[in-house]
Amino acid sequence: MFDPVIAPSILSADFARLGAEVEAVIEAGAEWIHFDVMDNHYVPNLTIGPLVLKAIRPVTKAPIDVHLMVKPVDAMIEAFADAGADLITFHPEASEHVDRSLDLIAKKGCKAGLVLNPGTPLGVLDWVMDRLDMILLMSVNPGFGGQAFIPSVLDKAKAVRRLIDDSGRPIRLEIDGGVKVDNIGAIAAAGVDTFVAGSAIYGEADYAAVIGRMKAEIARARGLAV
Ligand SMILES: O=C(CO)[C@H](O)[C@H](O)COP(=O)(O)O
Repeated sequence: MFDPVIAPSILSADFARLGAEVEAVIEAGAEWIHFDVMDNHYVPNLTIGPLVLKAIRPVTKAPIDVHLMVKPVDAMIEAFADAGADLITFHPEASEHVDRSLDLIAKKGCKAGLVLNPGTPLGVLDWVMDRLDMILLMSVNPGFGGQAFIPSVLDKAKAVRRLIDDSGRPIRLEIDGGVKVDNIGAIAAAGVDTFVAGSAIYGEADYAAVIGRMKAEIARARGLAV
């Protein structure tokens, strides 16, 4: 199992001060930045593009985890890789050719992942496990921050953890949507190692305090002293 990563979603940051908001969560103990890209086509919302990634890239050395909620995906893979993404994930149903899109991410020098919505079956992972660096489970329907965690995703996470362990491959398991201090321990116990949280972090005045509480809950779930 990988060391845990907290990846604040900048969807809930103050966009008027985006660079400072990125710096602040990394200084507060987060390991990655999660960058949500929505196109008002694949999902019913419109957010930020490669120009914004390029602008914040110099602000931090932390890995930037780009979650593409766009259709089609391939042109955006190229644009976000060129703008400085470290990891790029996309939804299989948004790509005409999943294997080709994964290959494109790898060729651009980024880590690659697939995103499964709450209703997406695990069969989409068949035949591509060897191409994946990460599997992202959505624990809300994609499109908006601040939604409630869907509890059935805990069983799904356990099933994906078994698939990853059986594959013997170094694949991270990430979760996104409704992650809070009071459910992150159960999520970690289900086998998740990478935790996206937007409103739970950016909605608090003290980022270090909330990230510290999340890390303590993860450590407790992993049976480590806190
Ligand atoms: O991808 C997303 C929505 O599509 C967001 O990353 C996610 O919902 C995080 O926000 P919150 O932690 O507030 O639920």
